[in-house]
Amino acid sequence: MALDFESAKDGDLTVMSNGSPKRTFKFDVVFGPRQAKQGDIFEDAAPFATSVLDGFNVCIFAYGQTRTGKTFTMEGTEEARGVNLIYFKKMFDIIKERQKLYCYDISVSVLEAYNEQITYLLVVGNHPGTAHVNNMTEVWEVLQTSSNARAVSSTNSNEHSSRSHCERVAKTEVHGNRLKETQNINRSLSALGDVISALATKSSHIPFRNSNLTHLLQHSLGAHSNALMFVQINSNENYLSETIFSLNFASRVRGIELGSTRKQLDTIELLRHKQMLEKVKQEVKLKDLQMKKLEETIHGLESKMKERDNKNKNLQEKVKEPESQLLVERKLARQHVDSKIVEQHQMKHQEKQNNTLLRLALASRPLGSLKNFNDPVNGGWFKDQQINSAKPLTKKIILKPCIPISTMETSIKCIDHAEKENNGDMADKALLPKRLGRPSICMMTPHVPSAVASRRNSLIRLPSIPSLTQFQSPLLPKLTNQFDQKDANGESETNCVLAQTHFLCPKEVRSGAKRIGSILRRSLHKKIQVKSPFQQHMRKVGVNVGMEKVRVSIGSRGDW
Ligand SMILES: Nc1ncnc2c1ncn2[C@@H]1O[C@H](COP(=O)(O)OP(=O)(O)OP(=O)(O)O)[C@@H](O)[C@H]1O
Repeated sequence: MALDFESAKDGDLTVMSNGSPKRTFKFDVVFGPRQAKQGDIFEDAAPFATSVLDGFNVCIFAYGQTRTGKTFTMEGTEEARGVNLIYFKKMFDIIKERQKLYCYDISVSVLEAYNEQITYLLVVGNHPGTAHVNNMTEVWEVLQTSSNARAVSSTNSNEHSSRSHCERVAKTEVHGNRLKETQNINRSLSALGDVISALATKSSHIPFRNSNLTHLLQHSLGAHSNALMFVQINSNENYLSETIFSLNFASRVRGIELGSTRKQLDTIELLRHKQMLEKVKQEVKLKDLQMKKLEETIHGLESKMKERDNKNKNLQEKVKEPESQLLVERKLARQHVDSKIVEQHQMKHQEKQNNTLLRLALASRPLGSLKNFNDPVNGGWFKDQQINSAKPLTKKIILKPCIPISTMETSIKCIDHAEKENNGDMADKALLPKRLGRPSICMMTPHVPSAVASRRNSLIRLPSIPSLTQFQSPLLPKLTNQFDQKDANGESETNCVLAQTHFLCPKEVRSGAKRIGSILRRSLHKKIQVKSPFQQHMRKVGVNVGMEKVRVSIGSRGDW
């Protein structure tokens, strides 16, 4: 019997007996003796490098009798690197391709299952187990260290054989401890065979704990794991039985389905989700930037609002002071206006009194005595006259027409003819037209009689000098309310300031009175506008403040 490697195609390996095929084993790939290089073998192992970087457990192991090339296949030599080194190189290449998306941390552990004992061949510090590697140089150093630590003992078949290899006890002629060692190796391999068989039949119980080796490989041979097994056989016909045993074991392992196809799809889906996650992260980052800009904008607006509020507060504080000043100025302005009005009234009153006194003096002295009018030493008028200020200057006044007036006095009481006729009390009153009109005012020397009233009946001497308060202007009703007073008998008494030298022609009196009334209305009925400094200031800044108006109505309410 022999193996027909020449006709091995598509993973079919046929056992020939006497020139005819006796049994055919089906595998994924069959590499004949001296036909394949290390790189060719690794091509089938390359996809597993991608799987492990996608997060799956991967188990690659070599199975076969001693001296069949397990160590050579997995580790190789310096000139021809084995699967492990090529596998690591493939992983680092993929990591470089994914460095923008992922960050990997690669660590290496080397264990030896010997005599049913697990020994860590790598020692890092005082802790055995794991070495972190970043490149192929570091991986090579780690594997060299573990290789040197391997428990290697000589056997008759292969003095450098590792004890993880399968041996036929009878052929190797081992004894004592070496026999015990060989039995343990076979136990581990048998337990591995049982686990493989249970996985192949999808048994509910997988006996991973029957040996340390299967216990160690539990996560690599379980569900959702990828496993690659190299079966090493010796083409020598002397080892044909061992070769058939290994081929049967490999056939059982090949029948195990770990669901690699579904996991590949999961890997694609995982990548798609990772890409979506990256896209969402970018969008979130963009949104964060926009939010940050909006927050900055809001912060700027808030700052401006605060600044405006502060300005408004400052303006309000500035306005408070002028407002209080305005109130004070209003009071002062009113007081000023009132004082001015009173002052004007007093001045007019004083002027009126002076004029009245002058007229009285002129009227009561003969013409020849005018020279001593203001001479109190040489018999002036005031010296001889007894002034009765308490007695009002009233009583009846008789004005005859066509008598020129010689004074500026404007207080004239007119008596209507009809009223005189209907009223007996007024019989003695002078007949004058109701409306005097514009009086012809001429400044002339007063016609002063040389004697007192006894010589001319038309002139009525004033009984006495009126009090000062009775000569206030009749144009100021409030201040001159003494005028038009009625006596106790209810008779109207006319406060007349006309001197006895006042004589009016009715026509002239009418026109003159009308003219005087017009002039006095315009001059006395005036409006006084007072502008305070604050108002002037507010007008300059564009604020319209109500004008302080003081209207002084001084007008005639009597008949003219
Ligand atoms: N494909 C190969 N090409 C060239 N040399 C090989 C090949 N396979 C194995 N050898 C050589 O055969 C010898 C034995 O191989 P190796 O040590 O790898 O066998 P093994 O299965 O690991 O042995 P053991 O189980 O006893 O450790 C080595 O010298 C190795 O170089």
